[in-house]
Amino acid sequence: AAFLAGGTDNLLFVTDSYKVTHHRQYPPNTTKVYSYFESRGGKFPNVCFFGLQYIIKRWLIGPVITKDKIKEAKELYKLHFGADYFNEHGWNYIVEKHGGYLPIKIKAVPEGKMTEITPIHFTTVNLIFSVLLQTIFVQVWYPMTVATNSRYQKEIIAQYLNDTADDLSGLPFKLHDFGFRGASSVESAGIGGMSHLVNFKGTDTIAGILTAKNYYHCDIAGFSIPAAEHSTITTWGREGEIEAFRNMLTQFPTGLVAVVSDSYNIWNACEEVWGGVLKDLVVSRDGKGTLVIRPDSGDPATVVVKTLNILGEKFGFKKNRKGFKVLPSYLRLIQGDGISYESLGKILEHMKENEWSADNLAFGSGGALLQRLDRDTQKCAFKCSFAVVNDGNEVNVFKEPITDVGKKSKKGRLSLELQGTEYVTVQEGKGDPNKDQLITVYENGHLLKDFTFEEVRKNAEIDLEKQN
Ligand SMILES: O=C1OCCC/C1=C\Nc1ccccc1
Repeated sequence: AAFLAGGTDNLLFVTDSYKVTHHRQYPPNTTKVYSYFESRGGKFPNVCFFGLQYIIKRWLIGPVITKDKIKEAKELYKLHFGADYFNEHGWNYIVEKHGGYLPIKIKAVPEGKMTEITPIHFTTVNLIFSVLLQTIFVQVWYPMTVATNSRYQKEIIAQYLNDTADDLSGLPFKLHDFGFRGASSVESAGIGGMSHLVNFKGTDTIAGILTAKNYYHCDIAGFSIPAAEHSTITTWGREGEIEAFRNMLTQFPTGLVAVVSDSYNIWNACEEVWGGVLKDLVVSRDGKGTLVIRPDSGDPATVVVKTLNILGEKFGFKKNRKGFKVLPSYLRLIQGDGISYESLGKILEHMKENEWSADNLAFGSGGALLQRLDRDTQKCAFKCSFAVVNDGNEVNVFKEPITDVGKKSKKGRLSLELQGTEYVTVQEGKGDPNKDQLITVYENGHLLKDFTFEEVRKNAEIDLEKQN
């Protein structure tokens, strides 16, 4: 029933309608259709390949086709098309000859690996019956694009830590996922939240932790801390903001605690409350925990630096080995408003210009992290490049639209080879099988390579991490 809430557990429905009719459109006696997935370009020059394993485990493992599902599909497609186009015979063959296991082979780039955009990322060999299953393969665009966008933010933050902090130890917690509510569904929050966790360890998107646990063997992929929201402050009344803040410090006397402080006047909150009435309570946290003050409005770069300057005045600061200012360890900031790949560099640069170390600040990101992306962000496409038609005749297949050379597709059987440090796609079956960087992850209903999240994170490490 959980699946049926708007969804299905019948794989034969997880497709674009037109694919249900495609088995009749290939040349006579086409037996195999060989296709590949690629990012043809887009916002980022490289992509972190991630998330295919989720799709495989969610839909393709074991005897996923049954007589009942075929019957159910036949009935619905009869209504949907107003005619009997569904390939009942073909799917019965899968049950009778293959026991419901899918005769599909998938070879892919190892999960977490960064590659240039244009090489292929995975190939699939479908028997003609299963071309309707290709739709879900393309949905790998989402985890891949979230992981890539998150990673490019990690590179920016790592650079500023490298320039202004003593070490990179804070990096895993520098970009916190605030995106659950802004995601399009619990499932997509889970997939996107998990994809962010390939690069970081801070999240409020519980669905992401569960998806990493269920699909990549990770007991706990992300962490969070006690944090206020405006309602837990404003319900005390404007005059009660001080008591609301005091309550946060007493309810959570040790460890990190985050308090959103811009409900009325963040300057007053920092000067007169955190740095005034409650100052001793804040200072007494030293060695026991950290108060994380959260602005949540105004121009981020301006507000962050002005807040740091006020707190520096009130609580003092030290200069680290790189000559940048760091607040006492019991005091930090988190900026969760207006954060994206485009904005976080500006904030860190403004801090650096004002001699504040990146150590002082963490970011939270929601919509930009999990939702403000689409299949065009990295121009992800899935195309056929080879087939076996007319009873065994092997043909290379391609498109080359006169109206858009950018949409030209790759030809023949493909392999991915490392030339130096660069991934290159070798076309038309000319690749050396021993050099193929694609690994067979799935065949005939069985998962042949089961990545752990630890392996994925290792594959996804940025250079600055490898050096340290
Ligand atoms: O503001 C928010 O909106 C969306 C969900 C999370 C959230 C804040 N959480 C948080 C966690 C750790 C430190 C600080 C804040």
